[in-house]
Amino acid sequence: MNDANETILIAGLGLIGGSIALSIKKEYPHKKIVGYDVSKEQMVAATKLGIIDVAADSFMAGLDESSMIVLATPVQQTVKMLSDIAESGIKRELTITDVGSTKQKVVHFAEKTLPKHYQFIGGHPMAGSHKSGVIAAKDFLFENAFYILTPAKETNRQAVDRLKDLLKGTNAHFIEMTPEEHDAVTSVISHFPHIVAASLVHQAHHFEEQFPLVKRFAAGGFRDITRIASSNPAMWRDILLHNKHKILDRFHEWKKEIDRIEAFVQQEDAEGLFSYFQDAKKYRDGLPLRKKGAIPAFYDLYVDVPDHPGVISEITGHLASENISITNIRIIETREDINGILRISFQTDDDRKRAEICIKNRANYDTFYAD
Ligand SMILES: NC(=O)C1=CN([C@@H]2O[C@H](COP(=O)(O)OP(=O)(O)OC[C@H]3O[C@@H](n4cnc5c(N)ncnc54)[C@H](O)[C@@H]3O)[C@@H](O)[C@H]2O)C=CC1
Ligand SMILES: O=C(O)C(=O)Cc1ccc(O)cc1
Repeated sequence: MNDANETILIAGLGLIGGSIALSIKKEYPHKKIVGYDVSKEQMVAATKLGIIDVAADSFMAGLDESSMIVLATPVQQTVKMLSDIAESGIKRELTITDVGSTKQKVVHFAEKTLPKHYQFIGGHPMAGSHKSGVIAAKDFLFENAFYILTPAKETNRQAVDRLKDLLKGTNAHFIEMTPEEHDAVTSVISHFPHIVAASLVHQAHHFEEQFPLVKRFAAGGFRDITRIASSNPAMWRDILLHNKHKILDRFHEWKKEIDRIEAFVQQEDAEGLFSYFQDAKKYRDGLPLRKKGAIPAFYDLYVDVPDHPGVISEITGHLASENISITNIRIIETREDINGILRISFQTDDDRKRAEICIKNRANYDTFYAD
């Protein structure tokens, strides 16, 4: 259905723009990918890594030669680019999509400003990480993740199908929603948790003035729950500005939630506290695994290992002997006399499964997943 030789412009060559480019190239090697980014550094890196075929001199120059446009910048910039596209005067049909984490403002702006011969489909791949920049791009980033599409009111079906076809190499599960539904759901499972993570980091930072050891002890659970606070601040600033009303609702509900557990602590209500944690555990344990489409950020394997210095090289040696690549390895808990926990991250679930078997067979250490 897609024209094999068409030209696609990707504007914003970061983690997501780069990953989209790679997944298109994987499926359609003959399509030409033109890239544009305000950062020369990102454009040079994207060209050197072969993520784009050619770097455009300007957004307009890239637009001039493309029929399909992917906007992959922070969402405030996405709106500005839509405005540039609306004023471009290009007469032929253009299909435009974005990858932003918010949808209402973007889609409504597109509906209001774009001429009728341009087709706009809002998009949001529900996968990523706290890393930014094209260097972190991966062709499998969106594998098995949900990819939400929010077509504009007058977008035709052919354009939606054309886009899904173009993005086939993502191996994501496409799901259509209204922009309103999208922004409500993401406010609770993504935007608000980000605020909580950042606020916990601030709390620890303030505490450090009084207890300098805080930093050294901030490991394990604290690092896990605050990982996303290491994301790109410009991206998150824009998300909060775009989804203000839904996020304000979440603040309101969350303050009530915090008051509820604070009261259990205040009243030393053992039963209340137990049920609070038990109910949360039950709901959390019942969440679908990433395979079925929850946000797949990492494929981590935890290994119970004896706490001695040679253990990392022992494990990496076993994995290397079976050609299993790892992206990260770290001891996340070590105390004398007890086992440490080694966290090994992999690029794919398949690598993680192979590693699990390899470690069991060759080293006989216990392994587990924490997702
Ligand atoms: N990071 C994540 O996990 C996810 C991010 N998103 C969304 O994807 C979009 C991009 O995010 P990332 O790739 O993570 O960020 P990133 O920081 O890795 O890349 C964004 C790129 O946009 C460029 N840029 C900024 N303004 C520009 C402009 N006016 N013209 C051209 N380029 C411009 C930046 O120089 C940067 O290279 C955001 O809208 C974000 O909300 C969606 C899903 C997941
Ligand atoms: O790193 C993570 O776990 C994420 O949640 C990444 C992410 C960030 C923004 C999105 O809109 C979607 C996914």
